[in-house]
Amino acid sequence: MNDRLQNSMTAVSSPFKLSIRGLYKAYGDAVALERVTMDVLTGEFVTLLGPSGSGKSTLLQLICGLVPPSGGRLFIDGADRTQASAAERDIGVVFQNYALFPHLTVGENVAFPLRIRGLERSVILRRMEAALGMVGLTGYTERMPSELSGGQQQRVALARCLVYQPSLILMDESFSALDRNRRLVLQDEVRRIHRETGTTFIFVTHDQEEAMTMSDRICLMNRGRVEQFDTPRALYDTPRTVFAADFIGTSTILQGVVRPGGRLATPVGDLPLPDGSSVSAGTKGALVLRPEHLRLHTDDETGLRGVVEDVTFGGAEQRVRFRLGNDQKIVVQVPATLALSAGQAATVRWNAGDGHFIPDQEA
Ligand SMILES: Nc1ncnc2c1ncn2[C@@H]1O[C@H](COP(=O)(O)OP(=O)(O)OP(=O)(O)O)[C@@H](O)[C@H]1O
Repeated sequence: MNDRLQNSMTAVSSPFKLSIRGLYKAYGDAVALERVTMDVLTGEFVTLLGPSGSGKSTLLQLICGLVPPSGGRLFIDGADRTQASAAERDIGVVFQNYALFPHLTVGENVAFPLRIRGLERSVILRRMEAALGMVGLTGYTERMPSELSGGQQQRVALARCLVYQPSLILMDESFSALDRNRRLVLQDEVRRIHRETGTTFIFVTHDQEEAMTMSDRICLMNRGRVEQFDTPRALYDTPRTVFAADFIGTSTILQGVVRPGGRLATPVGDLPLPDGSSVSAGTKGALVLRPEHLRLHTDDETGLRGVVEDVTFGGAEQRVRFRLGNDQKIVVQVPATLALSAGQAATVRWNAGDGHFIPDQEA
């Protein structure tokens, strides 16, 4: 059986839009991306999240074929596309710097991918208008890019991508230049477009809130590796590493060692292990507590004692930075009705069994 036939047969059976096997990239001695293996389901919204330099853009560039890998393989719809050029992959890409053609109108920009594909004029017009409608820019056809706000330019860039109906769209830090309100509106719109079109999206951001609200799954990256690839809830509730616990949401991380009898010896005292953690005595690791697990009491001596450092108003709830005896800082969320001030002594408690235990990983 020839390769093409084999590929097209696998394509029919694959539930994955994208499969990556041991893909890596080195620039000379510097490894930008360690061997990555992952699968993205057809129709999924996946976000690559991580700090600066963690390899997000490198992975995206390898997926869209702008940069050749140093090793590994990449499959689209089950077919090996490792050697395919960017054009052959038929992936839509929206970059951070909108990259619109400044001398073309909005309509001409959006129509461009169809013009180079040689489609009929009436079809181009209809699809261009539909794409602009989808991103909320009906009536903007004759405007020049310079007459648009940053958010509108980003919408045009997205419309120019949607217009040729790629089945996979990559977006790299697309909203990072926008103010918060515009960002939120565009996040909603992209989610709606994702729902309506069923297109697979791979989105890159270093903003964990953006990743949490938008994604079906998040691929958390750190130093060129995939730290954890999971749903937002699983990343929040059951982070597999201290890095993940720290990067996603606010957490109190208490390092310690499990004692015979099953309590965790930490610098702030012996603490109960979370429910369901089956770890043997001598295991080192970290107890992760989220602000909503913790309760602050000003009229009761039971619990860990400390001092309120700082109170931030946040609507119905206030966030309290709290310092324990050994200088361990924690963040607690309390109702806005609880009167608290900096310097006040208090105790903090949580339900025995709450939280999540992360055993130390072998390096
Ligand atoms: N063309 C290149 N030549 C050499 N090193 C590179 C090149 N591109 C990226 N790198 C290195 O690879 C690593 C990963 O970079 P990458 O741009 O993928 O990270 P990132 O997570 O996208 O970061 P950011 O959020 O800052 O864009 C970095 O250490 C970077 O310096």
